Amino acid sequence: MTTLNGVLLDLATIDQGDLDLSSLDRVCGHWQRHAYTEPVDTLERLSHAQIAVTNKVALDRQTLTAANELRLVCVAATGTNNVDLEAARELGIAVANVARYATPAVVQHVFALILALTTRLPEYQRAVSSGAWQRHDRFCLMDYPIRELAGRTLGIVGFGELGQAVARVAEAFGLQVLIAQRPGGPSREGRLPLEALLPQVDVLTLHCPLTDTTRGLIGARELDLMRRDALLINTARGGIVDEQALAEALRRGTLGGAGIDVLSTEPPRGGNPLLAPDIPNLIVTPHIAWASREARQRMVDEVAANIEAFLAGKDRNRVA
Ligand SMILES: NC(=O)c1ccc[n+]([C@@H]2O[C@H](COP(=O)([O-])OP(=O)(O)OC[C@H]3O[C@@H](n4cnc5c(N)ncnc54)[C@H](O)[C@@H]3O)[C@@H](O)[C@H]2O)c1
Ligand SMILES: O=C(O)[C@H](O)CO
Repeated sequence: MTTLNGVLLDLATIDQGDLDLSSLDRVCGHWQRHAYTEPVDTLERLSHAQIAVTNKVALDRQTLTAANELRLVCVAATGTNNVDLEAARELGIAVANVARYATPAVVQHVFALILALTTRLPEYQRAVSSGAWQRHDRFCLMDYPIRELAGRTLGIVGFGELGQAVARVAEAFGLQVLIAQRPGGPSREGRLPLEALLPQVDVLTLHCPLTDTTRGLIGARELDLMRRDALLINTARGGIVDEQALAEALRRGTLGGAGIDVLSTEPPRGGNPLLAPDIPNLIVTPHIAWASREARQRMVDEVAANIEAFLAGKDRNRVA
């Protein structure tokens, strides 16, 4: 039995009391469990820990530098933008993320958003709940134009685990798939620079990480390049999109709609341009694309496997 101390900084963002946490108990002798950790408490909670598990608690350079005993940070997510990876590398603190745990959940969420927007589900649901259908003089109320996906084009930015899984389902819907070339990355056959891809797509879906390069990747200029009836789907990270520019494009009608699962600040306590009630054809969900029970259980078991590998001196899902 190991004598390492572990700290779970934001367990309530992972477990709703519905998960089996025994894999974590097997790999670390002593866990300090916290439902949430506010920034003011982070350092104190890390002070005696050799292993920290964080979903969204930010671990910046200052915090990592002061956490003298820390040897391993396990990010309980694929996105690692809440941890200063460069600082961790310099300080010799290993960081591991969880890859591929949420693919079915995220893919179904991406298509839930695309399908809801193309079939105008929110508007038709409101028409029924407000009594508009009941008052109608014909059998079918069709006030909102419905479109088909078959024969249209889907653009994907970020062709990793999630981008590729979305592409497979897209093909089953009869969508043609175009892939954005990674700036500065190797040019590959069939991939297009973003600015060449944008005017060609009916739906653009984002699956790249949030990094210094992708922050603000989809701004006013990129939105202007898109078709007036195109849809933007963002289940990646809020900071990849200029939210003010997106709100304006939807209001002006220069973009057809958007399905957004992630915002630049979460929770959006200080408000967000995309939460204004007057924006048409916009669906915002509270960062839940990943959150099926099955995916959360896989995540816990993957975090445990990362810790076990680290203790055995092996690299597993290491990002720093
Ligand atoms: N909303 C959610 O619940 C949820 C769940 C899981 C993951 N995510 C987000 O989705 C992201 C992607 O997850 P994944 O599992 O597919 O990761 P991944 O690492 O398998 O794939 C990311 C891909 O993006 C590419 N990329 C990076 N920068 C790019 C750029 N500028 N242009 C084009 N491509 C670029 C990379 O080369 C890689 O192929 C995560 O980083 C995370 O932020 C969100
Ligand atoms: O990156 C991820 O795994 C999801 O956004 C959940 O945190």
